[in-house]
Amino acid sequence: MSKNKLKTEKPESKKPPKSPAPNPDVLKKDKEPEVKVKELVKDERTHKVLGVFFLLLSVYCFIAFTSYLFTWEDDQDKIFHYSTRELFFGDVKVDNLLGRLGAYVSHNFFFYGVGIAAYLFCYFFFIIGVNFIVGRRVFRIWRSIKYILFGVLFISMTMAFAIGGGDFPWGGALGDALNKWTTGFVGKTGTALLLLVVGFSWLIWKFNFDFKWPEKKIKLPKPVPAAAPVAPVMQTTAATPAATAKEDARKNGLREEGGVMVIPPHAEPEEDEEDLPPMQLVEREDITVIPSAHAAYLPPEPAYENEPPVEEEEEEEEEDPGPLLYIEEMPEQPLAPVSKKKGEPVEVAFEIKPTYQDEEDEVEEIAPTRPVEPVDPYDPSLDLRDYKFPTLDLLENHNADKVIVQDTAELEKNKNQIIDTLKNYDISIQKISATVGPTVTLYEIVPAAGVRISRIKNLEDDIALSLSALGIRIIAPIPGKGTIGIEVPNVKKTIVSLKNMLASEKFQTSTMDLPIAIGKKIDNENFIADLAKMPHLLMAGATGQGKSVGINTLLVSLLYKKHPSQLKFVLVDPKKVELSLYKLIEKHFLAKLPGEDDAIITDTKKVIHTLNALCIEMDLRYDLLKEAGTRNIREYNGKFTQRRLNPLKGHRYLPFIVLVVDEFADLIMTAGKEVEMPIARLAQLARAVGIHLIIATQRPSVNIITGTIKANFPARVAFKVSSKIDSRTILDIGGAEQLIGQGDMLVSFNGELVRLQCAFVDTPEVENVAEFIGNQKGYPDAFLLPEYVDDKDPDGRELSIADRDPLFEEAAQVIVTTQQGSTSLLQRRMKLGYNRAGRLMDQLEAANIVGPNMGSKARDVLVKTESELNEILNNLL
Ligand SMILES: Nc1ncnc2c1ncn2[C@@H]1O[C@H](COP(=O)(O)OP(=O)(O)OP(=O)(O)O)[C@@H](O)[C@H]1O
Repeated sequence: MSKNKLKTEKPESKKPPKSPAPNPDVLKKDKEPEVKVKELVKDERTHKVLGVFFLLLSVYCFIAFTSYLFTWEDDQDKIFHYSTRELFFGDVKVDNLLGRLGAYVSHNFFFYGVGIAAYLFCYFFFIIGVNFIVGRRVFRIWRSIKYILFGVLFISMTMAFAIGGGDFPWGGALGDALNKWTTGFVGKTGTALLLLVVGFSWLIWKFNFDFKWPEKKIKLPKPVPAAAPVAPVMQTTAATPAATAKEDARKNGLREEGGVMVIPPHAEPEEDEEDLPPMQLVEREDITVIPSAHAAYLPPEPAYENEPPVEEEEEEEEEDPGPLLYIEEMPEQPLAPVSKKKGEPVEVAFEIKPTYQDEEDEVEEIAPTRPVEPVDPYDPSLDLRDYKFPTLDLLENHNADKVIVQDTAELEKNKNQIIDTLKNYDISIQKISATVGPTVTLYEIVPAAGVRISRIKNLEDDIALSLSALGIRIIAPIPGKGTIGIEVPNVKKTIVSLKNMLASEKFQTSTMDLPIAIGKKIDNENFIADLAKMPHLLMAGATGQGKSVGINTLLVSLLYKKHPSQLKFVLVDPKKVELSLYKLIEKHFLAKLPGEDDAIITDTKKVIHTLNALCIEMDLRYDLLKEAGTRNIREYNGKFTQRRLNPLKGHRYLPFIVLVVDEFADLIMTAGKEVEMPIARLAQLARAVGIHLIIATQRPSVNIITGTIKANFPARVAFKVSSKIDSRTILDIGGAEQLIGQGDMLVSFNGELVRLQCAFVDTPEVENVAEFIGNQKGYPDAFLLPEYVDDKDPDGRELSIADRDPLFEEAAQVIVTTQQGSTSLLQRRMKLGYNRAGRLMDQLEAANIVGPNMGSKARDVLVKTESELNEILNNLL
């Protein structure tokens, strides 16, 4: 308080006695102009005015100079003849476009100055003008002054030397003087050589041409002075240039990969390298060896968003220390995980980037705070680098190679029958054509003029009945064609083999994220779609109509295109038998809950847990995407593989996850909303983070395929269903009840309804593929989904004594004596499986002996002494 008072009182109490009250008028006069000048100088309008002035000056000089080139002879006489005063104030007539001033200025610049190099001054005024007007340094002033000075000296002297001596002052007085002195000093030839040397040196300096001699080793542009921290590099003779260091590194058994020197595995020296001396590490000052982990990792982009202000760079430039070795700054964060398998190359990376500090572009592009070019993109497949994709010979042809030949008699018979039947209903036709597909033949009819299509549509059932064939579907009209289609089943059907579809060029060359070969259209075109774009698939079909084959087709298609690191399946199979074949690929392609023994989920309760775990995974992925500033999994993984995301911050390569539910109706019947809600949530949101759903059901009734589910599954597939209502539920349109089964299907996708024959893959084939993959080295475990803790789950909560694990007390003793709430400790000490140890931990939590689950960290132990524990245990009894 007192201090404050003193402070405020000071000026008032001291001022009066020291100096008399100043005259306000005097004060005003002294201070006001000072403030105004400062403000004026800072005012951006002043800058703009100056900018305009310099630009006009530049234009003025340019016009005057150019005009001088043509008028100099006459004007020069007048300028010599008249005095400056007369020139300015007299009535002298000159030819220069810009009058006497133009002639006078040009003459001085050219004749008494620098000759033709005077144009460089126009450039100088121009860049000053632009910088002032734009308000920031578009052009580097110091750099430009250096170039201009050099240019003025060099051009004026060269001009004077090459074409001087005549009447026109090509090199000006400066050029003549320089030329005179130099020719006197080194002779004409010497001057010519000197000018050539200077000229070429400048060009080399500026453009750094690559002079390559065919057989010679690559040379880096210049030997470089020490500019980087001392670090170990490969043995080499002292002070050799960086390029030689690379050469030596190669001799020492290193090979170069994308600018990175890689030491081949020590365990397996290459035969032809056996005689080479062993690699040694010595210290070299001109090269930094960056541990590959650091060299390869690039920190996230946002770290570089604030670039250093240009002014600072300029100050640095002024020192112009000549060529420097640019050493990459080591990013703080380590890189994406590099697999460290035995025998795998150890990477020792060094970055050598020559740059010149006064090289504008280069300084800007590789200033130390900017990210560097990725050394080596992260390859997620490296963990299973020897993985072999399944081969096509594991699949069967099913005699599908035969060209579909429809019996012409059958075609004729059907055609006549169609015409006759339509006639019965007074419908005459203009034209009829047939397209023979693998299962059905499409007869396309152009009705006679005046026949209303709606009439044919209304008669659909009657016509089908009259044609007396099962599986007739009438499409009236065929969208986009204006014709009417009648699909009639073929007597002889052709199987569409998955093998042929997978062998097709369309599939082999597809760049889709999740390509699925579904089947063949009526015109025998392969229907291959991207599940990632669909983005989910709802599948319905009565029992025995080809649903299971359909699911296998989709799964096998994906297995043929995707590496285990890129794709994981979550398989839900309440029928317990349909998807069990895929158990073999658990360690390659399946995902499961932590602690689960079986990756294929058959139990409803576990399905709920898994679906919720998937929702957690989805949320986690969204967090990662957000943090990485990416919108979808593709962008995210792209950034991750370029090593622009830091794994230590939780970033990881995200494989696609495809959830397959084989019998959805079953789940809804037993678990209702508990299953519907997470499925709906996933269907709504999961596409961007690479989680896609394939949901199949036998009973496509409205209480199973609810509005919420339907709204989020734009792509739907129907095999034959038992009623038109079912067809409407699944496809929003009838027709699926008319299908003939055995893989005959309708796909509603992108607003189109297409009839397909589903590609066929038999169980033994799936077994072959699963075995082929399963026999290869996989990951240590299935892909683990995040743990989901069900609050309503009675397990581990208020437990009755009967529910408590018999090992409960023993576990409590272990935890309290060690004071470590860790599940793995229980597993080790008591030789338990993860599931049981986890359950015990939950029970200990319910009894308030340990705290809640803290993810990867051990739980808190709430009971500190054994006596305290005994008390609790006694109370529990
Ligand atoms: N695309 C197809 N091409 C040829 N035949 C097929 C095709 N799909 C299925 N079939 C035949 O239909 C039979 C039944 O198919 P699938 O087992 O897929 O039926 P489903 O709908 O899954 O039956 P469920 O619901 O009872 O499991 C198969 O054994 C096979 O003979």
